Amino acid sequence: MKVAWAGSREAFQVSDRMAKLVANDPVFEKFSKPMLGRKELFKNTLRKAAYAWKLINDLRLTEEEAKWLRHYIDEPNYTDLHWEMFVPAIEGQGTKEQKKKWLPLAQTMQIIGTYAQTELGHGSNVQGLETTATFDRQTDEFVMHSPTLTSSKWWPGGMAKVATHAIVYARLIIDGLFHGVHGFIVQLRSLEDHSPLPGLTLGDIGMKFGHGTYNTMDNGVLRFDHVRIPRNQMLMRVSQVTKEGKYAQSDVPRQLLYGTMVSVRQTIVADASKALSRAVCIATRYSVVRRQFGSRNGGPETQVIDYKTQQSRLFPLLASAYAFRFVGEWLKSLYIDVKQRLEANDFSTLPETHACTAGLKALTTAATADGIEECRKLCGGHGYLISSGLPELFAFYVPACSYEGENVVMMLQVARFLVKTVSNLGYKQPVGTAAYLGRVTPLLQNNCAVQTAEDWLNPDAILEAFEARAARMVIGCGERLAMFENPEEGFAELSIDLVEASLAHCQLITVSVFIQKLNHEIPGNGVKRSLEVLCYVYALFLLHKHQGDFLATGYLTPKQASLANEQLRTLYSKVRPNAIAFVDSFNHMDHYLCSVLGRYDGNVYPKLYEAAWKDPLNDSDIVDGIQQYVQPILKQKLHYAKL
Ligand SMILES: CCC/C=C/C(=O)SCCNC(=O)CCNC(=O)[C@H](O)C(C)(C)COP(=O)([O-])OP(=O)([O-])OC[C@H]1O[C@@H](n2cnc3c(N)ncnc32)[C@H](O)[C@@H]1OP(=O)([O-])[O-]
Ligand SMILES: Cc1cc2nc3c(=O)[nH]c(=O)nc-3n(C[C@H](O)[C@H](O)[C@H](O)COP(=O)(O)OP(=O)(O)OC[C@H]3O[C@@H](n4cnc5c(N)ncnc54)[C@H](O)[C@@H]3O)c2cc1C
Repeated sequence: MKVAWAGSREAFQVSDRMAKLVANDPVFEKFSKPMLGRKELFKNTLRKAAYAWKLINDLRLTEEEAKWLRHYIDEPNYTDLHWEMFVPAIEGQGTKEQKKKWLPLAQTMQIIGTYAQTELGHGSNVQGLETTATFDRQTDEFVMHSPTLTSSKWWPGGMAKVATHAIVYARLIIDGLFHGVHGFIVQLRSLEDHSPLPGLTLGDIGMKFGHGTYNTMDNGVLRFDHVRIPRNQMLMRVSQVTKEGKYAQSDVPRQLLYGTMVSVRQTIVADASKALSRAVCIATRYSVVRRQFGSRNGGPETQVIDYKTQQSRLFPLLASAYAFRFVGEWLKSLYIDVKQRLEANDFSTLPETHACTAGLKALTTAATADGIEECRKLCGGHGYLISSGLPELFAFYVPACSYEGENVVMMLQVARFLVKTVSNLGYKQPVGTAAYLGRVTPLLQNNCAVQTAEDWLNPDAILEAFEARAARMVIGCGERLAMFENPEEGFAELSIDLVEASLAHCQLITVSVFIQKLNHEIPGNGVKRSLEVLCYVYALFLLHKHQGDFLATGYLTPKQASLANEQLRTLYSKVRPNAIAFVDSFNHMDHYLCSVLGRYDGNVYPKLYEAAWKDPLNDSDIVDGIQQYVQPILKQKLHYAKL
């Protein structure tokens, strides 16, 4: 199962080696993080990042190994933006010459980059950005300027204190004419003494949610006061500006300007399973240790995992972790394919890849953030302790619902893709993830054939149910949209339904990828049978949760919906004996989990007790402030005391 989770034996070995390397090195200790102040926390992260870079070089780690190493260090820091956004932006949007100049510098970290797109006033609406890049023909330069307070760059990770360079998105202006938003490579700091270059105001935007997690990152604010950069620092694969000030567009579609976001959204989907599996591992192990009620004749109480209600909250999350792992793997291969095509100037699959990355990013991050919080509740009161590992994990994870495309905004992008696909149905056969929309007639006419709970244990029945629900919702939206004279007004008016239809489409993708995975790629029959159970749990849980959709579209009868729920209950009993094996298969080390409740050895209570004593408040019996503020209250006799 560990191999099935990792994707291959080799992938397992690489991640396992890196997990152990991090767990066994005292430099990467992280239990004390929540006790550190902001400055110490930040410096501590800089120290770890420097040490990690040394390890990467000394041990000559491959790119894949380096990624896992950074992942297991488990602290957001400037290198995330450098490797995940700055380098891909140059790779995707730079010309050959630009790549030749900048990539070697970035790949050897002689420069450190960030991605400065979002501003105080605009994040989702990229075309609304206000920073200007005005071409000056006399000097062959662009003048970067922040004309308003709301044009201040706001959020870029690593920018406040570390990054030496940034890809800055700004409105290109030539001779007073606006030519859209473009990316520019801008040096921010001196490579000698790290001080901000003249004309730049740089700072940190302040503390963020959850003390010890995202505050390791220096998210920054940046303002330009007429800062000049050479013309050749505009990323010019998509559009070019000549030294005469002529603006030209190549054959490459403008949408490629958004290409870096496609790349990162794909990695965010892959990462969702890591975060969710971590929470599920903690909650499952603890649910086996924890006992409440049910003792008879002095015997042991019931393990809370044996309560059906606990199973109905926990096991769908376990199944979702596996579903997200497989859909992340699938999306990665889709992305690798599109990347190769884009390099060869084939842009045909970009719209579908954009819809898949945007939609699956929204689906997986929302479910993971909610799932982590549910796992915290599944651990009862102890889940609220920092030492459970869950509050910090939630605080670290939850911004994924906002960054890299706010989730609702992303679902609306999927909706645009679906509406376009439906309106083209007469003359363009949909392919890939939208292929089912090419079979609308049977999907709209045929209803579900399930007659018994057992009938739901059939991938074809499940797939058809999800296809019919999505097709009916998408077509329904298309029909209602057609009634509006102005399509944009219609889109705005129907946006709630459109987001729901997009979610149905994305859930169909996750369910069908899980089923495909079982059909083709699982080593070993025992593993395959166990994963089949999880696949059914995932699908039938979604069906139960969204049964309103399945019923309202008329595909299911209430009886069939209740049979699905009956089957789901039976499936929970099949998951129970393997629950611990399923979570052990994630291969998460105790160091990575950073949770007393999720310890591999189950030794929860003594370690919880021990952890409490490490709190600084327990350094002495009488702490600072008691004499000054509490003792006087005890000693004074005030009038009010009689009341
Ligand atoms: C990890 C932690 C660090 C975090 C970092 C960050 O957060 S960094 C900051 C992260 N910030 C964000 O994530 C900001 C989120 N906001 C956005 O991405 C955009 O502003 C927008 C997509 C919402 C709207 O765009 P818009 O105003 O231009 O309007 P429009 O909807 O009309 O689209 C026009 C056309 O482009 C197409 N297309 C769109 N995107 C893509 C794409 N990625 N690829 C390919 N294509 C794409 C779209 O399909 C349409 O095609 P059509 O129909 O003409 O053939
Ligand atoms: C931890 C963190 C790290 C970040 N790192 C970076 C970084 O490195 N570089 C960078 O450039 N940016 C970064 N960002 C910024 C991030 O990308 C944006 O915050 C994100 O894209 C969301 O945009 P917004 O803040 O403008 O949200 P808004 O768009 O203002 O969202 C507010 C609300 O409005 C709704 N809404 C907006 N538009 C629509 C619409 N058209 N229809 C319906 N509803 C709508 C949204 O659904 C949401 O509910 C980071 C953010 C965070 C939290």
